[in-house]
This record gives sequence, structure tokens and C-alpha cells, in this order.
Amino acid sequence: MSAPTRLSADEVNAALRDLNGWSLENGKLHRQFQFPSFIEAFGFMSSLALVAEAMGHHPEWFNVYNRVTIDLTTHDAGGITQKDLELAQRANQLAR
Ligand SMILES: C[C@H](O)[C@H](O)[C@H]1CNC2=NC(N)=NC(=O)C2=N1
Repeated sequence: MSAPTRLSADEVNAALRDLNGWSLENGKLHRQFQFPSFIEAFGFMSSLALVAEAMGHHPEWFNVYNRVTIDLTTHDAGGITQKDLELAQRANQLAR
């Protein structure tokens, strides 16, 4: 599978306007989600894990109790790609 193309800073900033809650931190797309309970946080992670596996694109993430912190980048491309934007979008949809 060929690596997707790295997006320019302008392209990333434009896309961030449509990605509620996400920001650029240390060169990665970053967001913290908070849920009413650990079970809901873990349920979100389970659902997003299936999406990630189907996409062949996986998050860097960290869970403490009801919080899930996610960082997205594409190592293959050395930056942020369309795949990161798509995974961020899917995460937002699942967290609603
Ligand atoms: C070979 C395989 O496609 C790569 O290792 C994929 C898997 N999942 C991945 N996930 C993320 N977030 N970045 C990658 O560069 C990446 N690469």
C-alpha cells in the first residue's frame, strides 16, 4: 500500500476549522475526549479501534478513567495526511 501524501500546514489549518475539538500539537492532530464513565470511554475506544483497523490507520492514544487523549500522525508520510483527518472525523462521530 502506498503512503498517503503529507498535507501542508495551510491544508491542515483549513481542515481543523471543520474538526471540532481538534488542534495541532507537536505536529500531530490532538484531542481529548471526556465521557461520563470508564465504560463509555472504553466503548468509544473499542468502536474506533475497529474503524482504525479497517482503515489500516491507527491512533496514538491514552486512556485514564473517563478520558481518552488521541494524537494522530502518519509515520509513513512524516506528517499529517488525509487519513488522520478522516480518523479524527470518525472519532468525533463516534463520541457524539
Ligand atoms: C504498513 C502499514 O500500512 C503502516 O505501518 C501503517 C499502519 N498504521 C498506521 N497508522 C498511523 N497512524 N500512521 C501510519 O503511518 C501507519 N502506518
